[in-house]
Amino acid sequence: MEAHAGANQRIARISAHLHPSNFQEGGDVVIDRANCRAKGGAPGFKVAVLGAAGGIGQSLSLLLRMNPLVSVLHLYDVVNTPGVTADVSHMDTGAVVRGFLGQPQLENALTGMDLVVIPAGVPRKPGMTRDDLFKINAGIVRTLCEGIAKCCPNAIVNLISNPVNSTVPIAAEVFKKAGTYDPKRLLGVTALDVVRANTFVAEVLGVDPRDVDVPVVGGHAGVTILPLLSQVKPPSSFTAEETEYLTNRIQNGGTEVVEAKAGAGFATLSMAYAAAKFANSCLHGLKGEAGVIECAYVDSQVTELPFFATKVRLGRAGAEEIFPLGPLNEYERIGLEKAKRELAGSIQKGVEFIKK
Ligand SMILES: NC(=O)c1ccc[n+]([C@@H]2O[C@H](COP(=O)([O-])OP(=O)(O)OC[C@H]3O[C@@H](n4cnc5c(N)ncnc54)[C@H](O)[C@@H]3O)[C@@H](O)[C@H]2O)c1
Ligand SMILES: O=C(O)C[C@H](O)C(=O)O
Repeated sequence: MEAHAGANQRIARISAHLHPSNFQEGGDVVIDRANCRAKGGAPGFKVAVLGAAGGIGQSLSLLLRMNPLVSVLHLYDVVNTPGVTADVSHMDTGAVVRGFLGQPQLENALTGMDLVVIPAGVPRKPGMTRDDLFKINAGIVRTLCEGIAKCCPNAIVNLISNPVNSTVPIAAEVFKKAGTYDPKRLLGVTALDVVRANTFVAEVLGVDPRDVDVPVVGGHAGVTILPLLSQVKPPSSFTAEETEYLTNRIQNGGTEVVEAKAGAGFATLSMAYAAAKFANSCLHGLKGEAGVIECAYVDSQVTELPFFATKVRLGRAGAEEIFPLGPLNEYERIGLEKAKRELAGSIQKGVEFIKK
């Protein structure tokens, strides 16, 4: 009889926690195994997704919940987190999932996190450039980074929100202002450019994309996306036409998806895949594994610019080593100059947004 009553109480507690009204009351923990008989929660890292209810955020949350290195997954957005959290929480994988809705719950979403992934913000529509998103996304990134500086200053940050070439300098300035800036921990996510480059190069070479590794340096917009085809692994040579075709396609991969979706969207699925892959590498680095290498847009001295994407080695402290560009051919040297000219303005714009 008593056991029965106990079980009923447990069930009532779980049901109460699952009720969407919990999100409106400032209570943060919504779907949590703490109320269940088996506590679950494998050892691992605590990861937050900010913008979790969006096109990228939902698929990314799904993929992160499948990652055995993630023990706690916090899903934060200004809309729709109750539904996304409920949905993702039904997956029979290890991580505890908690949802957070709206600015008053941002601090609870961030407290104690090891890794914060940010796909929050507006995406572009056909005809727009990534820079057209600056006005709205700059403010969103500032607010979220202020929260990170306050609640989890030691977390690794993966910044996806566009224009990445400017939002990363914005984040850096916010952290500098707060006195928490550690350049190794702030990573602009350019992984989608690498994923695209591997795919398109593999198509041309007629090989499996999983066997291809293309370094993509510079930034994440148009000519700032610079694939180094002379450094492709396995070593391959390309005709001038192939080089031109591949470089253009990699630089315009985002536009290709925006146009194909014809106003109904932008790259969300491939981005979620790329972000999950990149986050996984960050977690392997945090674990202390050796030889974890990815391209990322970081605080850098590889060129005269303060931020630049190159290969980095990920470790417990974040981007622990930043690799030089390596030998470039003439085509890449010209591309590099173009990339740097555009990047300089985007970086300046981001810095001024916080300093003004
Ligand atoms: N780095 C890259 O390679 C890359 C690739 C694809 C898209 N993006 C960028 O990622 C961003 C998101 O794209 P999407 O397709 O998921 O857009 P989306 O509109 O589908 O989702 C964005 C989400 O952000 C949320 N959001 C808005 N303001 C917020 C705030 N203040 N706090 C928390 N969440 C907030 C929205 O509610 C929405 O759920 C865009 O800026 C897009 O350009 C970057
Ligand atoms: O192109 C966009 O606006 C989204 C993203 O940056 C991409 O590369 O797909």
